[in-house]
Amino acid sequence: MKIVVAPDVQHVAEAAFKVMKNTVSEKKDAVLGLATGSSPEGLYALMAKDHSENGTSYQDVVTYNLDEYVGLPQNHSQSYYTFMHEKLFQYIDVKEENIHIPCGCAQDEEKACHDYENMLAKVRIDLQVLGIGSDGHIAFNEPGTPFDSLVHLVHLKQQTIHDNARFFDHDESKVPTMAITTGLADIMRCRKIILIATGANKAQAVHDMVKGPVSTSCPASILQKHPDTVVFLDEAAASKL
Ligand SMILES: N[C@@H]1[C@@H](O)[C@H](O)[C@@H](COP(=O)(O)O)O[C@@H]1O
Repeated sequence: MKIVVAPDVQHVAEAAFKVMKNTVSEKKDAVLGLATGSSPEGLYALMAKDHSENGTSYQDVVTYNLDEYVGLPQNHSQSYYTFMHEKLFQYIDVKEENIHIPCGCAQDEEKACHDYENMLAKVRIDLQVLGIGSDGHIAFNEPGTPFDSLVHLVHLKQQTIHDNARFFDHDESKVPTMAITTGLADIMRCRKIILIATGANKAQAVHDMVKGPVSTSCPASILQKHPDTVVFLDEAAASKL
């Protein structure tokens, strides 16, 4: 696990963007794993700017998102489908048919998990973008999730509901209680991983991920065993290392 500490959020985004740009420049049909949340927003803004100014193309790129809330309609303002289109997809030339996001509104949720896993099993993600929850979760793999987990349904922990309430008028009762998420084994299969974390509220989780034992109590700690993970931090997120 390589650690890169940058002075602020913008420099973190720029450092992560360099890896993204290298990936899609070297491999036009790169398979990207994408994350939601505030952490990758700066990266996505730079991808959009670079596409508009330099014409970097995503025409043959295929994307797979990590997770989605269960029960929110696709067009809900806080669905991860909406997030990805608003923050990134509308600004680049990725083809709609090459975008994959777990379906949070399926009648049969177990089948939706199985179908997404089957799709993932057919590809190998070249570059996976990750954030980290303040409880050490990656995607929606909450503490206690087995390291061999595949795509599955999850009951969100109270801390995650509390953290994510800021996107739902600060009202915890509006935050969905369940999500569909790719598993830790799916994430570990990706060729390269970049994890972005900024802000003091991530410092403990970052410490546990980097310095703690590899333990399901901090799901992100499994990344210590991944052969090519780079963690991009601002000084606040790195303050406990
Ligand atoms: N499911 C997402 C994660 O993929 C994300 O990494 C994390 C951190 O979010 P943020 O970047 O907004 O702090 O929380 C959410 O719950």
